[in-house]
Amino acid sequence: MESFLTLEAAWEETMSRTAALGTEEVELMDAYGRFLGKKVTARLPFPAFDRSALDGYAVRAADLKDAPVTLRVLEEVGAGQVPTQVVGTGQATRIMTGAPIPVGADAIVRLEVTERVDGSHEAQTVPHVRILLTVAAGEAISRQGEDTPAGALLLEAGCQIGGAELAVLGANGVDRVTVYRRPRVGVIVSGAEVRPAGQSLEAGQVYDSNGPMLAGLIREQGGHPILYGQVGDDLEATARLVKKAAASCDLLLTTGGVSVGDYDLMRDAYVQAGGELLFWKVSMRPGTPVTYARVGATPVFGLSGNPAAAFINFVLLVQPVLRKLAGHAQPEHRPVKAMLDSQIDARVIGLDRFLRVNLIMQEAVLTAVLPTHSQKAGILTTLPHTDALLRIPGGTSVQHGQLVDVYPLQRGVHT
Ligand SMILES: Nc1nc2c(c(=O)[nH]1)N[C@H]1C(S)=C(S)[C@@H](COP(=O)(O)OP(=O)(O)OC[C@H]3O[C@@H](n4cnc5c(N)ncnc54)[C@H](O)[C@@H]3O)O[C@H]1N2
Ligand code: MOO
Repeated sequence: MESFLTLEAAWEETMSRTAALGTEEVELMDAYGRFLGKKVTARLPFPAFDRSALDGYAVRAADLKDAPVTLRVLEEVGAGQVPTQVVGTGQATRIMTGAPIPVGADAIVRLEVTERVDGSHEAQTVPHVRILLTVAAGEAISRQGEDTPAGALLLEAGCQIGGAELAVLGANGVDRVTVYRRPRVGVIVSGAEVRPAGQSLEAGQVYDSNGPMLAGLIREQGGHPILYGQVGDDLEATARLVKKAAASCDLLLTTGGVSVGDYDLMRDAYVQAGGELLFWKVSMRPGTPVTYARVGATPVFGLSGNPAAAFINFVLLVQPVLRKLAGHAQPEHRPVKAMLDSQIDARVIGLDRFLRVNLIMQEAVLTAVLPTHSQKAGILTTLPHTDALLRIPGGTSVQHGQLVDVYPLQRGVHT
């Protein structure tokens, strides 16, 4: 009877051997997609000064209690300008959105409820405004520090920097950011039948889909892919390339050659490259023959050659390791419960099965829908439409309407 490591044991083995890489400082605009290396606190209060939230007039609210009233206009203050006059009783300052509040004023009246006064004798020389409605004190004033006071925690270490985080950093005038180093992830594709795009195919050959797929998946998880091309079924050449790639990468992935066929030499190649085999075969289908080793200090995953199996190996096993190396605060998978819309029997295989599913909301319930297409490990056109992997524990069957664990795919696009 063959023995298979549980997925949980494989996570324990791989994650306990993984630590975040070191940090480096980059310019704000180069921080996109990276993971913050240390927490960022506010240098300044935000907003930095009391400012108007509307175009209108800065007034003393008490002056308006018998509105309509007419006030004398002292000056006009735009955003970026500084008021020079104190607003006294019976006075107002014309103000624009974002401009600092003049001393003496305690509310802003929106322009739409005011009328310029130019009929009276005095108004021909000194501008006046008629305010039609009352306002409460504090109306339309954004207070200094109301978003964040100086010293407040803005972003935690380990958060991924996207547009929202860049806004927070930008508002604080942060120009350089400490981020985790981007993991260098090597990819070696094996198989004498595998050809790169652009060449013509001979009988029995296939185009390489694993290399491009892994390059994309690595980038989606914040890594920097390094493609070492393709090796045939030659032990010496494979071992040499594995050794060379492992020496200059933080993580190495190979595809193919991990099953029991005559040409499945990847495990031997790791050993010949000086590596140590840590596990082979995990209780997961597709992707059962996945292999984990160390060559020097570099972790190496031997993924299945079958494209969908390699995809599922990557998502379930490589992704958490890559995210941990990249500094992600929450690298592990967090499965969610979904209701199953069909009946599936996995008892016969005894291994945990992972099915590509769509997630939809059905009567306010998250529901896993099984596409009609085949779930075979060599079928790959379903991948772009897959929302999540549904897990059926080995030896069980799941019924229509039952709650099941699904692992949503994390498909952020990064450069
Ligand atoms: N007797 C047994 N045979 C197989 C077993 C088994 O337990 N006993 N396991 C099967 C399972 S499950 C899988 S998965 C595959 C895994 O095989 P390998 O990881 O060794 O992969 P290969 O044999 O090299 O290739 C499998 C398949 O995928 C195609 N391929 C490979 N690389 C690429 C690539 N870069 N781009 C596109 N397609 C690729 C390759 O041509 C094969 O068709 O083993 C089963 N057999
Ligand atoms: O485990 Mo294999 O990946 O089923 O096809």
